[in-house]
Amino acid sequence: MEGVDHLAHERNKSEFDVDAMKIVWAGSPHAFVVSDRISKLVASDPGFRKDNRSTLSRKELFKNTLRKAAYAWKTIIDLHLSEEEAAKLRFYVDEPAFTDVHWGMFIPAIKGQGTEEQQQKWLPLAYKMQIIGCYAQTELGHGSNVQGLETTATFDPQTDEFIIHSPTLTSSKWWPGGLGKVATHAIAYALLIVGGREQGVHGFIVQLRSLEDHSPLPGMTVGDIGMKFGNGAYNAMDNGVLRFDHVRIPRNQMLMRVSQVTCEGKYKQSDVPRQLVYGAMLYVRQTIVADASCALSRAVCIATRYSAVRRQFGSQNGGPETQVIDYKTQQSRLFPLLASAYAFRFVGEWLKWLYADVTQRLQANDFSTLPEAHACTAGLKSLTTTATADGIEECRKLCGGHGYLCSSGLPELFAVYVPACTYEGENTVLLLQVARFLMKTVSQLGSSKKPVGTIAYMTRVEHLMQCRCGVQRGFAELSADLVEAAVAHCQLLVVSKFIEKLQQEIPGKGVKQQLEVLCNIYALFLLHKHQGDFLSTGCITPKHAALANDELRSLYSQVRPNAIALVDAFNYTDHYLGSILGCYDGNVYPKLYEAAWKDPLNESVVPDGYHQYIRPLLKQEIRTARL
Ligand SMILES: CCCCCCCCCCCCCCCCCC(=O)SCCNC(=O)CCNC(=O)[C@H](O)C(C)(C)COP(=O)(O)OP(=O)(O)OC[C@H]1O[C@@H](n2cnc3c(N)ncnc32)[C@H](O)[C@@H]1OP(=O)(O)O
Ligand SMILES: Cc1cc2nc3c(=O)[nH]c(=O)nc-3n(C[C@H](O)[C@H](O)[C@H](O)COP(=O)(O)OP(=O)(O)OC[C@H]3O[C@@H](n4cnc5c(N)ncnc54)[C@H](O)[C@@H]3O)c2cc1C
Repeated sequence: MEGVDHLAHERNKSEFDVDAMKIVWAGSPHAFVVSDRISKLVASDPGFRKDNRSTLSRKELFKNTLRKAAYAWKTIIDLHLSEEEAAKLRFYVDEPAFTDVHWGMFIPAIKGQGTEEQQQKWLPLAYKMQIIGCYAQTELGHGSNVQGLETTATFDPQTDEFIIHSPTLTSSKWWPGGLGKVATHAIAYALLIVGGREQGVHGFIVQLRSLEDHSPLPGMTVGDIGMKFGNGAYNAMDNGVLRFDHVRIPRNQMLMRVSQVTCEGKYKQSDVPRQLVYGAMLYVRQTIVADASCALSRAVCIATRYSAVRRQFGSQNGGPETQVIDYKTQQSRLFPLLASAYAFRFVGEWLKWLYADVTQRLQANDFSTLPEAHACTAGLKSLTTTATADGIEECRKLCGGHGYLCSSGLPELFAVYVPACTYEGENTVLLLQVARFLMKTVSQLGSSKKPVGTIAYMTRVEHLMQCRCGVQRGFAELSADLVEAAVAHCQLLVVSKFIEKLQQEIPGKGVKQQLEVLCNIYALFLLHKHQGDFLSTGCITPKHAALANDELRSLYSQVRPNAIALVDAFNYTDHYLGSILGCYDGNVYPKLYEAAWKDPLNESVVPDGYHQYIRPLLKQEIRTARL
């Protein structure tokens, strides 16, 4: 029935002020108003329709993405949207596109690594989209090992230029989003060679394509790297391949905040640490953590609403069957994910603060917190993306068979999301960075350098001081264990930031109580999942483990009446969710039935190919049977 809210009885059960929770989720009343307005604007504009995405061919999909990006830009200009509103609009358009990398990496790289002069020249062009940029770091042969990149940038003092060159097949740039077909410029990373000496990897602004007819400039071979995982999904993005054949660029197109090359061919290093070359990655990893809560909450919203609609077994005297959300097994899989979505939201908020703080310090030439910021962004990026990718897949399973339909929204969400475990730092490689930071801290425990901030707790763990290991080749040999320690450290961060959030004043009837329940679920679920580690290290007793499990069951019962309201608090439009199973009114079955008939395969009753393949087959069978 059109217009009836099939989940109204669920919404009536809730014990807290959903509108107040929406503000907590958004981060502030202002953020809520902006997000609410822009999401509705996108949802109501047919120009941003996306329900046919999975049926388009790659070429159609790509062209449609170009159209949407141009239309989004026109909307931003016509409505005079602020930077914040424009970012929200791109978010709710919900399609991977070259614009993500232009705004998310190209511009931040120039801001972080460019001199003031370079910023003044390039940023206005980029802000107006008069140039479109990509971030060309990874090569066919090397992604994680940035120092292993093979592209060279050799300074030629005669012409005051750099010669950018790809000396081997494996030095071809490979993967950069937007590079394949769209970008006019790249920040290309290359090994700097000055006066015959190698000076490490640096970033260079390189024009790729003509601003008149979009043809590649001389010396560039550029194209798309081909289809990626999942139909639709990330294939809207033109990840590219690029080879340089002795391409010349002016000297002032090397990003020179960290180090400079003079016209005489002298290499000079500023006071700022070399690690700032990696600054753009710090920024993007922080935004990826914030995005993890969006992707996970989206999947959880779909699975929770559908679990309240779906009924299987348990009918008493001809009455309705049991809602699957009432099964304890369903709750024990779903509610920890709901709690994780909130936990990641709050740790993402905190990380944003940490990033703003370190940026401010860097501007004042205070580099003391950079290692900690690197460890936090790298570790939390790894932890939250792994948990979110796994969580989306679990939500698909929680929706049974219908979760496998594209119209559930979950297959595409998974396909789009899962590369987050690889890009911007492969997740295990990033955990090794955290482990290295932790080991460095442990090795300094006896010294006058006291650990502060997120590692201050280490001074309280006395046995760390006595830690000695007899294994040869220490770090490498124990790296699998060290990665586990890094995960545990990051989990501690997530839990402690959730607890800190609860120490703040949180207005709204019952809001704080709901968040306390979710926080306890998050922490106790971890304890339950890793009880073997806790028991074997003597941190808890078997009695504690049993108590934690009992408590979890009780917490799930407390969440149950509030589950639908807790996902309503994400304030997602049906357009953004892109899921029949997760639609707000819960009217799932008629919508699923209707959608099936819209599939291109159902355009004719007898399929194309019948006369060519099915009929001859059937006739042959008849003949065989008669013989
Ligand atoms: C349903 C539809 C839905 C639609 C949704 C639509 C939205 C979706 C769209 C999403 C778009 C997202 C776009 C994604 C773009 C991906 C872009 C990339 O991947 S770009 C490519 C990304 N590529 C990668 O991420 C590559 C990963 N690899 C790396 O980052 C590095 O090579 C390394 C860190 C692993 C090693 O570094 P290396 O130098 O070899 O070795 P060392 O270990 O010796 O480190 C030396 C010192 O540096 C320190 N330090 C290190 N890093 C940092 C840092 N960032 N800062 C500060 N410091 C740092 C480190 O601590 C150490 O310090 P110390 O101990 O000496 O004091
Ligand atoms: C969708 C997508 C978009 C991308 N966009 C961009 C972009 O815009 N710009 C760009 O420059 N790049 C981009 N990339 C590339 C991406 O950043 C790299 O793929 C990523 O950094 C991983 O590097 P890799 O491919 O070299 O993996 P590898 O390092 O080859 O990983 C392979 C395996 O080796 C393991 N491994 C590697 N090193 C170690 C080690 N030291 N110790 C233990 N194990 C190790 C890893 O854990 C992994 O299991 C993108 C990638 C994808 C998938």
